Amino acid sequence: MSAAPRIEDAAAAPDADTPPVEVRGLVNRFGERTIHENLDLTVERGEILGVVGGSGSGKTVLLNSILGLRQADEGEVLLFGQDVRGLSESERAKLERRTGVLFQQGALFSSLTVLENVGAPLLEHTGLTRDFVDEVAAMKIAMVGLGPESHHLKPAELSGGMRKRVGLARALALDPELLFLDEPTAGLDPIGAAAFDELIRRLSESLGLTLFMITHDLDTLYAVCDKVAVLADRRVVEKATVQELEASDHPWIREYFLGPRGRAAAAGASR
Ligand SMILES: Nc1ncnc2c1ncn2[C@@H]1O[C@H](COP(=O)(O)OP(=O)(O)OP(=O)(O)O)[C@@H](O)[C@H]1O
Repeated sequence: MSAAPRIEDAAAAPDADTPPVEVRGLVNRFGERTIHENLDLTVERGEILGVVGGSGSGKTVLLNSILGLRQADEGEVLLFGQDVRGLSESERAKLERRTGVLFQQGALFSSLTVLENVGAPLLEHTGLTRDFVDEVAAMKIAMVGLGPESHHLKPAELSGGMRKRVGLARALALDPELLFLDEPTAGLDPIGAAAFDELIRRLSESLGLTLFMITHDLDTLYAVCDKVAVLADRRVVEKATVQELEASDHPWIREYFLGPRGRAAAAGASR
């Protein structure tokens, strides 16, 4: 598949040396509880990064800090080299156009059709006419493997896998360079999850995307991710390939990758 034409190249002006995401010295606390302590993480351009960690290790809080949905207690988050705090409205809007997010439940508008859901960011961020918005939205829907018969369905009429695909099409609507995925395969059966993994891998390659993906799915880590960042002990304890992590002596990483599910995923990946 060839890359889709960009809506506005000027807003995207890629700076090859600047990592799309840099988190430095991040601290997040809730009352007496410290969730992150001096957490550092860099996502390189074009990288597909999986983010794993035990339940409650702070993956969602990290994502929200990066997206500016939560104000960290200390530290800084740079997106494309820009500190996300203190941006003007127009700078923030520009940054939003360079990023897409697929939330865990898809976060679709229940009263809008598939076509309208995917077109919503285009209507909000561009001056395109309704007809052109529909045309671009239809193209994005085709990119995620759904046909025109889906255009006029409402979210309640879709399967879980279709909802994820529509959420992905919407996240791609503005031709982002950087995509955040929160548990993309959660709730899908193994065949649906494998198909979604394949879709993510194919799209990221053809569109040259950088991906930050929270996941519990070991198969996804093996099938899709270039590197995996492990959240434990309130920080990123390792960022490495799955093969390197298999050799780690960190107790949580050993348990995760060398436990029965980890071994099964590794065996599946090498078949
Ligand atoms: N608004 C909040 N107020 C108080 N505590 C919070 C709040 N949001 C998150 N926490 C706490 O911060 C910790 C990290 O939560 P987070 O949702 O980031 O974990 P997670 O790694 O995404 O977990 P899971 O894999 O179960 O989704 C948890 O202990 C959670 O209870």
